[in-house]
Amino acid sequence: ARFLEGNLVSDGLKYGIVVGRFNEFITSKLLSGAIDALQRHGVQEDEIDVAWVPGAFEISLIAQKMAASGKYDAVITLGTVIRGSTSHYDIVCNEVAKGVAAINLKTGVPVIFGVVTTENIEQAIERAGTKAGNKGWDSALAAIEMANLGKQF
Ligand SMILES: O=c1[nH]c(NC[C@H](O)[C@H](O)[C@H](O)CO)c([N+](=O)[O-])c(=O)[nH]1
Repeated sequence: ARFLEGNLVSDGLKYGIVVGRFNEFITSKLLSGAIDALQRHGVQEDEIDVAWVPGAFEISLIAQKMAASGKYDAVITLGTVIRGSTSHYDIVCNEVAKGVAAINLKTGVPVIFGVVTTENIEQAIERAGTKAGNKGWDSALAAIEMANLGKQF
């Protein structure tokens, strides 16, 4: 059997990052974690574009524009939706997840879902560089792997 796998070496690959400003205390940490992961795997400064949007709901549109531009080998979406402070939590989360998933299939460009969705602020902090790691870092590694894997088909 032939096993196909994307490695974690980024050579000449370009990345777009869309990050929501809502809960910026958390999302800024996700962004720095993602950029750190990319750069420590060989990605150059000029191979990363970052776009800020007001909140998670706006992520899909800009992720779509980035993916459709053909300029990026992968797009990383970052945001934080906290149920405690979101009356329409399920709607926002579901729409963002559905929107991001659809862009993958529509454009063929890997678009990584790095939107933290938690019950409370504590859990969000845990996923932004404390005891549950950094979801931005994890999303960046998924982007490198998917960009490399995609080139094998
Ligand atoms: O990114 C978020 N956006 C949120 N709302 C804003 C939304 O993403 C849009 O920016 C807004 O509805 C304007 O379109 C949130 N809450 O409502 O709490 C949230 O927790 N996280």
